[in-house]
Amino acid sequence: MLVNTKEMLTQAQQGQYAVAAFNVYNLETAQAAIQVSERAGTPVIIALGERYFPTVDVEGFAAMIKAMAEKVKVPVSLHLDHAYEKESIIRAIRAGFTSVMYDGSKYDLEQNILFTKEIVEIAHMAGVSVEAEIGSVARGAFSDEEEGDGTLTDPESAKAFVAETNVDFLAAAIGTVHGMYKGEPKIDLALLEKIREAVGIPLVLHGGSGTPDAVLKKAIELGICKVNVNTEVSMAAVSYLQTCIEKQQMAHLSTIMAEMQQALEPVMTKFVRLLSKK
Ligand SMILES: O=C(O)C[C@@H](O)[C@H](O)C(=O)COP(=O)(O)O
Ligand SMILES: [Zn+2]
Repeated sequence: MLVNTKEMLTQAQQGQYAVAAFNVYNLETAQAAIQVSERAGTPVIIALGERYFPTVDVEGFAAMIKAMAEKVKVPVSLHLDHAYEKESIIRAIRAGFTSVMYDGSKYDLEQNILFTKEIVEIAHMAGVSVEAEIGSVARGAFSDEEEGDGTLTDPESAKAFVAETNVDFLAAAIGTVHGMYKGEPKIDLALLEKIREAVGIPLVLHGGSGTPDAVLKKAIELGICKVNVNTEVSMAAVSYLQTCIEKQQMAHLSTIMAEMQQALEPVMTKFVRLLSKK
């Protein structure tokens, strides 16, 4: 069943676990995310980034996820990831997304508050929950996400931001990166603890890929309730496709797509198990 992401994350916060938010691009990635979660008995967030709007039938995509969600027992939510434009957010809300991320991280605190507040008012009127970001997540390897400058989240600013915007969950920049780490990950868990104490709402970790398991577990103990995962899943799928090309087999597309889906399921399963276990 399709549920509001806030409900899902409030339960995660109370139960001290996190929900995986998988970025999906097509039928196979969405099916894999929902099927591995159903098998593991864990809730799941299906995320679509605003930057894919030009090439995706957003309304058709939302209807597809809603139909898939109705067939499983685990809660599924549909999330708009990293949106910068109000128009995209309104489009997602109309299409039936159950949460949206407004990414105003490139603005100064005052402007970010102003823009985020407006989005929260619009989304809440429609019963849709909102994620926002302060500080900025840098980009590592194999990601095509926008480059962030890596500024860490200041707990006092986070406190003011949450109080003023009434946002439902907050992406905290604590040193994780979008994509794979180029060197040793330097993740500031002490800072995460301070942010959690300052804000009280569920926190989101962007840049799940490549983040060491032990760090993820500790981050969940310290308030992370949603972990975004993209690059590791993409790498598993692309690596399968590369192997197909190298073998130079003229396989049918239906076989390739089914096998690609199977190839990314172990990565997704690793995350859902890791995040849901205490
Ligand atoms: O790349 C995208 O379009 C979405 C990602 O930014 C997502 O929000 C995320 O944080 C995933 O991080 P990754 O697993 O390190 O790619
Ligand atoms: Zn992200």
